[in-house]
Amino acid sequence: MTDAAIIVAAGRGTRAKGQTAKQWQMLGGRRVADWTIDAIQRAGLSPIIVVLHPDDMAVSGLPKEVIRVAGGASRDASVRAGLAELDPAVVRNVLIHDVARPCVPLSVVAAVRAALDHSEAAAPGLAVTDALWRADDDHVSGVQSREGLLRAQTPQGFRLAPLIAAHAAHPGGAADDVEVARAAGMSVRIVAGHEDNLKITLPEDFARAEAILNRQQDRSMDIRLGNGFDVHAFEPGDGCWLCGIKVPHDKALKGHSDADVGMHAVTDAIYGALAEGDIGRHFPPSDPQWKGAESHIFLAHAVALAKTKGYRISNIDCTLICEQPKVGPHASAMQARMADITGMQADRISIKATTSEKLGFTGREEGIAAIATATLISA
Ligand SMILES: Nc1ccn([C@@H]2O[C@H](COP(=O)(O)OP(=O)(O)OP(=O)(O)O)[C@@H](O)[C@H]2O)c(=O)n1
Ligand SMILES: C[C@](O)(CO)[C@H](O)COP(=O)(O)O
Repeated sequence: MTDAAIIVAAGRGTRAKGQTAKQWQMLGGRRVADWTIDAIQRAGLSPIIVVLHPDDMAVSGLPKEVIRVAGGASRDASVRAGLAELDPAVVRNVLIHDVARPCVPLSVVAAVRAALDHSEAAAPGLAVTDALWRADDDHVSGVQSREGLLRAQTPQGFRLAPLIAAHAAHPGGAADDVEVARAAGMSVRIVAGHEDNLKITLPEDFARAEAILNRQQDRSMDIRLGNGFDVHAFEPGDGCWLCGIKVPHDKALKGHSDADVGMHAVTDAIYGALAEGDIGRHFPPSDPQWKGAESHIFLAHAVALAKTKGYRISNIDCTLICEQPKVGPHASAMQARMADITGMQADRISIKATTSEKLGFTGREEGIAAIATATLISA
């Protein structure tokens, strides 16, 4: 059983103004939605449903793992559309989060999940620290006790099956899912919210959110570099696998796997950045199951390991060293294939080649060498 997430992103952000809905506006170099999805992915929730406005269903740049669902005219209708994608036989808990809360600390998500071990529902709240007034136009018409009042945040977490039933029974118009759950008699445990977890609502909230993200990143950013180097000898054949593309040649590369020397160097660069050894440690050549293996298996493993350890790969640079075959005509296809395997943007992957001026084993065309660098950033 898993803990799933629904990110509601089908609103139009009218109060935030702007040319596009607030979730597609830029914040510190990325869209609001990218920060939010990233935070929820880092929290380890899966699957992640992103509920989009019908006009936004084809929006580019969302991680390929997220499931896109068309939302409704109100927040609760959008949540119901997301819930319809989840199977209570597979998913135990669901955390529902506003796309407009991109700075949610991992500790808040973790507190909600931990509370769900013992409660059927849990949500973050923050004390009201200012005095409260009632207003009559621009004059104070009374005061409101703040005793027992909390400011509600998301993600709000629930046991999936009773929440689906609660939404089915609700007449609509709820401000949040806690309201829906309580109307169905569910008991909701309160956990500590966080001041960083603001909901971008008004134009001035973007600057506040950006300052929070900058502070969070300054505190947590960890940049790691790794390098990888590999060599494979030629043998008779009809082409070489290089960075995921079979390049026609009058020779092949010899190896236990498909001998993709470029992909091996890149994979080792990622393992190196993580201080996780090399391909041989994870896929021993002595193990017959890896004989003839396609090297994308190794690269995908290194990428997944980076993610599990809390890193995203910022860029990769790989140089193939050979006289023949010529790499230039195939470099774009290699870049696209490597992007496909790693889930990275193609413009963050560089594949290039050099000769060794006919010197050494590459110069004598006895084999191909590859050197690669990868930069990993704490996610
Ligand atoms: N039909 C709707 C309305 C809202 N939301 C989502 O619910 C969250 C909280 O809503 P709010 O902050 O009010 O967002 P908007 O409705 O987009 O903003 P506004 O009310 O200013 O138009 C947001 O993540 C929003 O995208 C949604 O998925 N579907
Ligand atoms: C769910 C919510 O974020 C809790 O604070 C909030 O109710 C949704 O936003 P809105 O501004 O009330 O539409």
